[in-house]
Amino acid sequence: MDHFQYAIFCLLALMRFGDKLDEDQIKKIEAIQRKILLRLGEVNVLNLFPVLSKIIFRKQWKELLQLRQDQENILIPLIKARIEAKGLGSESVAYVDSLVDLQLTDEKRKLNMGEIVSICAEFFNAGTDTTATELQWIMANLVKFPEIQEKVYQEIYQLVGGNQLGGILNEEDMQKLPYLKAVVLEALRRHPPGHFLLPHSVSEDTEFKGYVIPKNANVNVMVAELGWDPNVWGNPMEFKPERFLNSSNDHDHDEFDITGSREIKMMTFGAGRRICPGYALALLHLEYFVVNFVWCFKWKHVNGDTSSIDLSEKQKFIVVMKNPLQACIFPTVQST
Ligand code: HEM
Repeated sequence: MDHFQYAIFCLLALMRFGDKLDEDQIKKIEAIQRKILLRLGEVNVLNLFPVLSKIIFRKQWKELLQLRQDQENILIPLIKARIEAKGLGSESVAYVDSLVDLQLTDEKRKLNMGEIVSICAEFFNAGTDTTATELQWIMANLVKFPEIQEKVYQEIYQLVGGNQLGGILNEEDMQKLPYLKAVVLEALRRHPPGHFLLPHSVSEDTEFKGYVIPKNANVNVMVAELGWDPNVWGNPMEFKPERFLNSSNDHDHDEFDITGSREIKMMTFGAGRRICPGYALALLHLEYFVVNFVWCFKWKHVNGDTSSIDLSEKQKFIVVMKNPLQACIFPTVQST
C-alpha cells in the first residue's frame, strides 16, 4: 500500500508543480500532510466555539498553527520555484500556474500565497489516499480472481499484441479497453473508499419522497449502500466487471455515466454540483496504473492461495482493506 500511495503522491506532486520532486521532498510533503490530517481529526472540537476553544485548548491550537507553518515552509518554496520557472519560459503545465493566474472576479483580486498552499494541500489530501486505496482494492480483486486479471491482460494483448513489447500503455490505448474500464468501475461500486459523501444540507425546507428535510439539516448520503442495492444490481456483493459492459441501451451514451447526470445508480464520487472535482483524474490514474501493472507483471498472492485474500473492510479516514494485499509480481513475457 505504501508503494501505491507513494506513486500516486509523486504523480500529484508532478501535476501540481510541473517538475519531478526528489524522494526527500516528496517524503517531507507527505509527512506534513499526514500529520495535519491526523491532527485535524483529533481537534474537531476546536471548530465548535473557535474563540473559546483558542483559550481552553491553547496547546492544541499552538501545535496546529506550527503544523500549518511547517506546511507553508515546505510548499511555498515549491510554489515560488514554479512561478520562477514559468517566468523563465518553462513549457510544462502545472496546476499551480492556474492558481497563480486565477482572478477572483467578485473580489477583484488574485489568490494569496496562503490560499494557494491550502488549495494545493486539499488536492493532495483528497486525491492521494482515495486513489491509492481504490488501486489496492482493484489489485486485490485481480489477485483473488486470476481469471479477471487474465481477461484484462488478454484485452490489452488483443489491442497492442507484440507491438508494444515491454512498453508502457498510454492514455490513448486506455480508451480502447472497455473491460479495463469495467474492472475499475466495478471496484468503485463494490469498494467505494468513502461509504458516505461529505455532509450536505438543504438551503430551504425540502420534500423528498414524502419526507420533509428541514432547512440546514445534515444530509448524509450512503454511498456504499447505493452501489450495493439489490434492486439495481444483481448479486451486488459479487465482483463482476461484466455488468458494466454495454451497460446502457442508449447507443448515444455507450459509457456508464459515473456522474449520475442521466441516472443515479451509484455515487462513489457524489453527483451534481458538489461532485468530486477530481473524478475524471482519478479514473484516468486508476486505469493507467492498472493497465500497466497487468501488462508488465503477473500478480499473485504471496502464498499462492487466492482464497486467503481477505476483502474485509476497515474504517479509517476512508474504508481500507482490513488485511492489506500482499502480492508478488512476476514480469510478463512482454517485458522481458
Ligand atoms: C478514487 C478516487 C476518489 C474518490 C472515490 C473520490 C470521492 C470523492 C467524494 C465522494 C467527494 C465528496 C462529494 C460530495 O460530498 O458530494 C469528493 C470530494 C472532493 N474530491 Fe474526490 N475522490 C477521489 C479522488 C480525488 C482526486 C484525485 C482529487 C484531486 C486531485 C479529488 C479532489 C476532491 C476535492 C477537492 C473534493 C472536495 C470538493 C468540494 O468541497 O466540493 N478527489 N471526492
